Amino acid sequence: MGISTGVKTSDGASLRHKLSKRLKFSSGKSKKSKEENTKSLSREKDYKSYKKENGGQMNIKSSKKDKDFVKGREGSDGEVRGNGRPKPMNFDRKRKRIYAEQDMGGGATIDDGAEARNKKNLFKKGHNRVKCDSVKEKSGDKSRSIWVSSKLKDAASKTKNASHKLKDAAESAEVSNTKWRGKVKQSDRVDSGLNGSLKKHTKSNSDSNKNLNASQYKFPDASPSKSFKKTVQYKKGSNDSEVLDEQPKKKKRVIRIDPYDISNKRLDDDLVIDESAKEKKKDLEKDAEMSKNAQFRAIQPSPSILSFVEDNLLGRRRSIEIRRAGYNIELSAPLDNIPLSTSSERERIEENIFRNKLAFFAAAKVSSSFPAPDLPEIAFAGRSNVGKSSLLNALTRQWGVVRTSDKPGLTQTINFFNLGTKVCLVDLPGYGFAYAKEEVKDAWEELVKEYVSTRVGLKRVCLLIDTKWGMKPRDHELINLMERSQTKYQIVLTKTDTVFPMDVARRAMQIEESLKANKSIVEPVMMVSSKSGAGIRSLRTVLAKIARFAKV
Ligand SMILES: Nc1nc2c(ncn2[C@@H]2O[C@H](COP(=O)(O)OP(=O)(O)OP(=O)(O)O)[C@@H](O)[C@H]2O)c(=O)[nH]1
Ligand SMILES: [Mg+2]
Repeated sequence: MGISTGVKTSDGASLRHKLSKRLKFSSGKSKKSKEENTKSLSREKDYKSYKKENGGQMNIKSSKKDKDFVKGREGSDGEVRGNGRPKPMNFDRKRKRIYAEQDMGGGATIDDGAEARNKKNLFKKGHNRVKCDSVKEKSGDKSRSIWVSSKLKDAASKTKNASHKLKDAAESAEVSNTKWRGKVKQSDRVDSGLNGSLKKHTKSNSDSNKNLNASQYKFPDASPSKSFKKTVQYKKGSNDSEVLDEQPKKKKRVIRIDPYDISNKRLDDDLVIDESAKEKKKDLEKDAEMSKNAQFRAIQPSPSILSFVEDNLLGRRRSIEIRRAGYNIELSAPLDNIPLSTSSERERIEENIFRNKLAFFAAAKVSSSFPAPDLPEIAFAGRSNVGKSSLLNALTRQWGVVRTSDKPGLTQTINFFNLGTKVCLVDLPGYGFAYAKEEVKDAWEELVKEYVSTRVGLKRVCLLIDTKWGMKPRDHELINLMERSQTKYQIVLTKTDTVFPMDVARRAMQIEESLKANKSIVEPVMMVSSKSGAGIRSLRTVLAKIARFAKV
């Protein structure tokens, strides 16, 4: 054998020999393989001569053996080794497996002389090749595949045990399939790595097997479980998520608190205190209201007021009642016009002065910007949203000349409107509640007070009071001011259509009684509704007299 003779030579010669041997070995064909080829050729010759000797008459068994022999020779060069005699394939495989198992286990080898050693050496090297080839060539061979898979199965079972989370059989089967595929590929890699290590090292088979085992865990490329681990991890992760999904979800207890349910509250709880305090406050307020309402209902209106309310259809009325009285409810402010009238034109207004066009000509935020007092002025004052601007439109029957809004505080300046050439109507900003800053509202109030107390040519102030709510402290303030400044003022109840007729009369009576002692007040209290038009004609008549006789 080339290897053994090479070792026995002297140092220099052995080095050269080793070098040449290595070069030959790395070139892919060793001296040994050449000898093997020669041997196999001689064996083929022997076989042919043997065939001739038997006269080509071979029994089925021998022919099968021969076929196996030929097949084995023609196949991998690791299949047939030894004494040159053709051997049955199965026997040879069995023996090789025994050797392989012994070598893999690192146990004792069979030593049957030089031939046996040669066999063993050949097998050792051949085993690795066989294993490599077996995977490459016999991937379709089930028996060989099982041999490979048993190892892989061990590794797989280890990993499987480590995973601990593969649950059902179907999933594990799926995972093992993945492992299997990964392992077959991995075994190719391991074997190729092993062949490479054989080229580099001249260690024993047991060492190489150790390397094999070690390489499975040391080198990431050669590690059979890298991709497999990944697969397992992936599966594991997916299983985890599945497991989590499968776990019965804890239902969150949603406690809905009823804010009005105080059955579970302690008596000293804030909520109870608040609630009870609120209730007490409400009761007190209710009592006060009751007393006010009772006082109000106790008012007995004068016969003149009652007849005025009934004649002008003041208060909340049903439409059928208005229709029966002969008014056309299709018109705006129908009660303002003459009975059975179909026209809303201002030409039908009984007072000529109010037939004139209403024309805006000045607005003042401060007293210095007041226009010159050329005409007698009639001003409309009152709290915000009481209906001042609406009344101007209703009196002149010119809807939209003066802007109105349901939002308190729309009119923020003193607006001057000429009604023809004889009189000027002045729309004042409201006081009291309004969507404006306190300082702004104070400024409006001061402006109004200044206007009503100092304005030359101001002949009448119509102080508008909401029929529903009556007089408020701010109204009293302005009345006191006008009393001091001797400005003539007349109370006009607005929005009479929002309350019952009797309440309209009561409110009028209440105000008359409360302001009886005042000197600057002009009686009677007027009652109007810009919406229904009730009482507008009466107010026109009163105001037309002022315009007719007033002089600046
Ligand atoms: N039901 C009813 N609503 C009225 C009457 N007069 C006015 N209104 C409504 O009351 C609201 C306020 O009317 P305005 O004329 O703007 O009141 P204002 O006093 O000028 O308000 P400010 O300019 O903010 O001071 C509007 O939505 C009107 O439609 C009425 O006689 N009856
Ligand atoms: Mg207004």
